[in-house]
Amino acid sequence: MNESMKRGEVSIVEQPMLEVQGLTKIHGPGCPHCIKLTGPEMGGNRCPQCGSIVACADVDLTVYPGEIVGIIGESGSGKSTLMKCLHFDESATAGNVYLSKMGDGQVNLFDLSLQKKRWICNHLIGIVYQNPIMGLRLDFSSGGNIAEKLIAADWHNVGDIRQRAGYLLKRTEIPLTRMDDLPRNFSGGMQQRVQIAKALANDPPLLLLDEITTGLDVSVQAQILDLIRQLKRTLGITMVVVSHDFGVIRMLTERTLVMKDGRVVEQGLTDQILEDPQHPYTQLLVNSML
Ligand SMILES: Nc1ncnc2c1ncn2[C@@H]1O[C@H](COP(=O)(O)OP(=O)(O)OP(=O)(O)O)[C@@H](O)[C@H]1O
Repeated sequence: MNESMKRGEVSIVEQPMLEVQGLTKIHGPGCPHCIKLTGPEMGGNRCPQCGSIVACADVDLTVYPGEIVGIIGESGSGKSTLMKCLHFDESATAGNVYLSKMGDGQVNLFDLSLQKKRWICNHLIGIVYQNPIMGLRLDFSSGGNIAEKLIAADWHNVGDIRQRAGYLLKRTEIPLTRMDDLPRNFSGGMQQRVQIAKALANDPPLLLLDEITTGLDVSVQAQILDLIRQLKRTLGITMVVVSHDFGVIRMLTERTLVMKDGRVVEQGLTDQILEDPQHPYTQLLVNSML
C-alpha cells in the first residue's frame, strides 16, 4: 500500500520500508476453524476445535522510512511472535513480508532461502530482545559480541573491527574500558546497550525492539529510551517498537498498532489513540495509564 503525500506542488509517493501482509502464526496442528473461532470477540487465542494457539492472525503492518511504529498489547497478545517472525526466529504459518532494501520491495522475504534470511538479519534487520540472553553471548566480551556480527558481514581486519566496536560502544554509552569485559558481569541496562550496539553493527536500516526496557529500573529505562530517541535523531533509523507500556509507546512512536489475542484491534497516530481510543480494549489500556 503506497501513501501519497503532498509537499507544496509536488506529489510524492513514498515506498514503505517494511510491508507486512496477513502475517499469521499458529502453534499446533491448526484446523479450518482456528481463525474464526479465536480472537478478541471469541475471548481468546486457543482454537476450541483443535487446541492450537493462534498467536497472530492476519496482521498487516506498513512502516515508512524513518518512522518509529509501536505495537502495544497485554502479555500473550502476539507482539513478540510478530517480531520473531519478522526476524525469522520463528516461521510464520502464512503471510508476506517485503523490505524496500531487498529486491526493491518486490520479494516476499518468507520465500527466501535460509542463507538469504541470515544475510538479511546481518545487514538489513537488527533486533534487540527483552532478554539479553537471546541477543548476546554473555560469555563473549562486549567487543566480541559486536565483532561476531561484523565478521558475519565479511569484516576481516582486526584493527577495523575493534575500531568499529569501540565506536558502537561509545555511541551506546558503554565505557571503552569495558570492551573486553563479559556482558554476564554487566548490569541489565548495560546489557541492553551492548545488545543495541550489536544490533546496529552493520547499520541496518530497520531495527526491531522487543520490550527492551521491561524489567529495568525506572531511571535506567529512561536512559535507554533516551538513547533510542537519540539514535533515531542522529541515524534516522526506522524502528518497530513492541511494548506493553503506553508510556514507552508514547515516548518513542508516531504510529501505533494495538494487539489483542493475536489480532490488530486498532491502529493510528499514537497521540490520537491516546487522546481518543476507539476500541474498548484500547480504552482499557489507556485508562490503566492514568
Ligand atoms: N512455542 C509456542 N507454543 C505454543 N504457544 C506459544 C508458543 N510461543 C508463544 N505461544 C503463545 O502465543 C501467544 C502469543 O505469544 P507472544 O509471546 O507473541 O505474546 P506477547 O504479546 O509478546 O506477550 P509477552 O509480552 O508476554 O511476551 C501466547 O498465547 C503464547 O502463550
